[in-house]
Amino acid sequence: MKPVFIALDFHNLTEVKQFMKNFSQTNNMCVKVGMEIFYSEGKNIIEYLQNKDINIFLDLKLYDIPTTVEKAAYELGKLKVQYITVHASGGSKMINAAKKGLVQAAKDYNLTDTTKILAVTELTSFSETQMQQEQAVNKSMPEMVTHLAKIAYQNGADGVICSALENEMIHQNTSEEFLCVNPGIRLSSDNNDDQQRVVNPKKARKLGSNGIVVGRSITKAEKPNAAYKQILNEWSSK
Ligand SMILES: O=c1ccn([C@@H]2O[C@H](COP(=O)(O)O)[C@@H](O)[C@H]2O)c(=O)[nH]1
Repeated sequence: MKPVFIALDFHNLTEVKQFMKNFSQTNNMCVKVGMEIFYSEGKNIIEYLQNKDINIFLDLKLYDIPTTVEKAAYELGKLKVQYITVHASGGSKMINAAKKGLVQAAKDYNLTDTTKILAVTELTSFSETQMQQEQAVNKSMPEMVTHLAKIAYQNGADGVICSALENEMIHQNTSEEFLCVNPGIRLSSDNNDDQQRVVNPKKARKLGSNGIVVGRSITKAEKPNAAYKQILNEWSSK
């Protein structure tokens, strides 16, 4: 099944452990570890989740000169997580460097699976107007996101992070196998919070999503397990 990544946006491991108590079965679950929890707990959070056979998408959004990103990606590759993220706007050389770092880590540590790269296009918290004004971009949002996705595709990324609204255009301009993973997911009854390009799980699936990322709709729900089940149901319904 295509993954639903729960974004573990918590302050510390104690909070994560408390949250995990909501689920009777956690093996093969998919989660996203972001900056907040990784900066707080570092490798501890990775070890805790791997001991539970949970699949990890480590979302640190690397963005720096190519040499630095290559070395950082090498270190992250050693953690044996399934995915990491880089900013596509870091450019072709930077994305290639991230790939090189991950491939080298897999080689040096005899890893059977190389960590995959997802390149962040335009954050789902950005609207088209904000992008055009603040980044001085003269394109529509789908055009700009597809432009960045093509750079990522041509330079070793395995997929992108984008809104589900851009999936079709990206798949048409790259490959059907190129992963479009979508945050900015909300149930119809939810608050959008700081997200601008929002889609519900069912529509994301229809738009060709290869995986969704859901944070607050589950983590802040009164009954997280029920919210997770509702999202899985919507996600898998035709
Ligand atoms: O464009 C992006 C890239 C990453 N994110 C991350 O996804 C989750 C979304 O959380 P919600 O609570 O479901 O809004 C969060 O960890 C972001 O860092 C994103 O939203 N948009």
